[in-house]
Amino acid sequence: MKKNLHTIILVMSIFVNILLLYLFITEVNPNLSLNLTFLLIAAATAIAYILLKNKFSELMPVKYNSLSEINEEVTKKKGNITFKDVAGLDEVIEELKVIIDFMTNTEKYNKMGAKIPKGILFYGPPGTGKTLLATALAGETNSTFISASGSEFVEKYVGVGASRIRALFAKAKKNAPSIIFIDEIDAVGTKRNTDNNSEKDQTLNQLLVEMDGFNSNEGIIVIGATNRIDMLDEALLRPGRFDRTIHIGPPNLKGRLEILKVHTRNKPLDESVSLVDLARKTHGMTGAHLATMCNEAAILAVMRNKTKIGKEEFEEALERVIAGLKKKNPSGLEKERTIAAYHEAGHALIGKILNVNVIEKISIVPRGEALGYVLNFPKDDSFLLTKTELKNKITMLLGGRASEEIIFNEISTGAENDLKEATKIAYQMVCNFGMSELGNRVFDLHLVKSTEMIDKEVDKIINSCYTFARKILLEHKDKVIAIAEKLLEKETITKEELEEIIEEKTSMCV
Ligand SMILES: Nc1ncnc2c1ncn2[C@@H]1O[C@H](COP(=O)(O)OP(=O)(O)OP(=O)(O)O)[C@@H](O)[C@H]1O
Ligand SMILES: [Zn+2]
Repeated sequence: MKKNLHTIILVMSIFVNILLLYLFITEVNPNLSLNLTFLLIAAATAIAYILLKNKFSELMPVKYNSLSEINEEVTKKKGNITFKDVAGLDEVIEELKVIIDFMTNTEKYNKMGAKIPKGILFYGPPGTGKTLLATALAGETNSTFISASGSEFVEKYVGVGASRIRALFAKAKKNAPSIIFIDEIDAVGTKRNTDNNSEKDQTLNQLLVEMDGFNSNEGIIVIGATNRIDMLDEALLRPGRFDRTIHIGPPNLKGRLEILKVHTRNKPLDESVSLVDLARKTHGMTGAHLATMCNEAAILAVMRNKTKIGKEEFEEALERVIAGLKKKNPSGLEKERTIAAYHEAGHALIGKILNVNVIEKISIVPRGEALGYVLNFPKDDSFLLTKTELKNKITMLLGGRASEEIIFNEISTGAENDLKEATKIAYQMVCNFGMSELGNRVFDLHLVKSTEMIDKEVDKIINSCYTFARKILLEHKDKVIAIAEKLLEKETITKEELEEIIEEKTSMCV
C-alpha cells in the first residue's frame, strides 16, 4: 500500500518536472525547434532516471529481491540470547550442557575417537521454548544459527526443497561451528510414501543424505523441532541422525514463576504485583502465553500513562490470554485441573499402597493429550510378573477413574488410556498367560470361534480390580484428598513429598 503511494507520487513528480522543463526551455529560448526541445527533455529525463535508479530498485516488489532475502533469512550471526533467557527448563539445559562441551571442546572428543551427536530433536507443544532453546544453544556455543522451517520447504521453495537443504548444510559447513535449526520438521519428516517421489519425500531423503554426509566432528549440530514426534519417519530417528530426543513440556508452577521473572526483567513493576500469585493463576500456560501476558500488561500501562506496570494491568492481560485459551477449551481450565488432581492422586495412592512400580513424580501439568501423569518405573529388572502383580497393575490403572467416581460421583473421558492399558493386560492374562478360570492354556483371538468366554473372564478381572481400587481409595480417602490438594497447590509432587503426605496421614490415624 505504502509502496503504491510512493510510485504514484514518483510518476506524478516526473510528469510535473517534464512540464516545468518544457516551460523553462521555451522561456529561455522561445525560438528553439520543437524537436530539439523534446530531445533536451529526453536527455534530462534519462540522466534523472540513472540518478534515481537506485531509489527505483527499492520500490520493486519484494520478490525481485528474493534471492538475497533467502540468504538473510536463514542466517543469524552469533546472537546474544543465552540460557539466562530460558527459564523453567533446567533439566533440559543440563542435558544440553554436554552438547556445549562437545561443540566447544571438539578436540578433546576427537582425541578419544568419540563421536559427537549430530542431531537433537525437541518435541512438545507449541510455545514451550523450543526455538528459544535452540537460539540460546547457539548463543552459548558462539555458533552460527541457521534456521529454517520444514513447511517452507514444501510451501515456499516448491520444486527446490532438496537443493535448499543442500544449500543449508553447505552454509553451515562454511560458517562452522553452526547450529541448523529446522522448525516444524514434521512438514518434511513424516513417514515416506513407498514411491519415494513426492516433493516432501525428496526433501526428506536429501536431509537424510546430508545428515549422513557430514562428519560429526565438523562442529555442526542439527536441531529439529516438532509437536508431532509420532508422525516422523523412523529413518530420521536412527543413530547418527536425530538420535537424541528431548521432550519440552509446559512449565510447572516453579517454571512459570521463573519465566515470569525473565519476561519482567526489564519492566518497571508496581509493588502490588506478585509474580508468585501470577504463576499460580497461569496453570496450563506455556512460556509463549506468559511472554504475551507480560507484554500486554506493559502496553496497557503505557496506554494508561503509568510509570509502572500495576496489578490491574497484569490481571487484565491475564484475562485476555485466558479468554484466548478458553475459546479453544470451553470446558474451563480450573475444572479440568481439579479432576486431573484427584485422578492422578487415585493412581498414585494405589501404586504406593500396592507397591506397584517406583513412583518418581506425580503431576497435573498437561503432557500431550493427558491432563496429568504419574511417572513410575519398575522396581527391578525382573522379567517375570506374578498374577498378583499384574492384577495390582490393573488396579493402579483403574485408580484414576475410581477416584473420580468416589470424589465427584461422576466419571470423565480422562481415563481412556488407562482403560485401554488395563484391558490389554487383562486380555494377556487370559489369552497368553493362562491366568483365568479358563485354565492353563493360551488363546489365539484370530482363531477362536467365539470370544464370549474370554470376554467374560476379562470382565471378571477388570471388575474385581475396580472394586479393589474403590475399596482402597474409600479406606484412605483422606490421603487421596491430601495428595490432590497438594497437587492443586504445587502441580508436581516428588516421590519424597508423596511419602511424606502418606506418612503424615497414617500417623494421624494411629
Ligand atoms: N522457557 C521459556 N523461558 C522464557 N521464555 C519462553 C520460554 N518458553 C517460551 N518463551 C517465550 O515464548 C516465545 C515463543 O517460544 P518459542 O518460539 O521458543 O516456542 P516453540 O516451542 O518453538 O513454539 P513453536 O512450536 O510454536 O515453534 C519465546 O520467544 C519466549 O519469549
Ligand atoms: Zn489416568
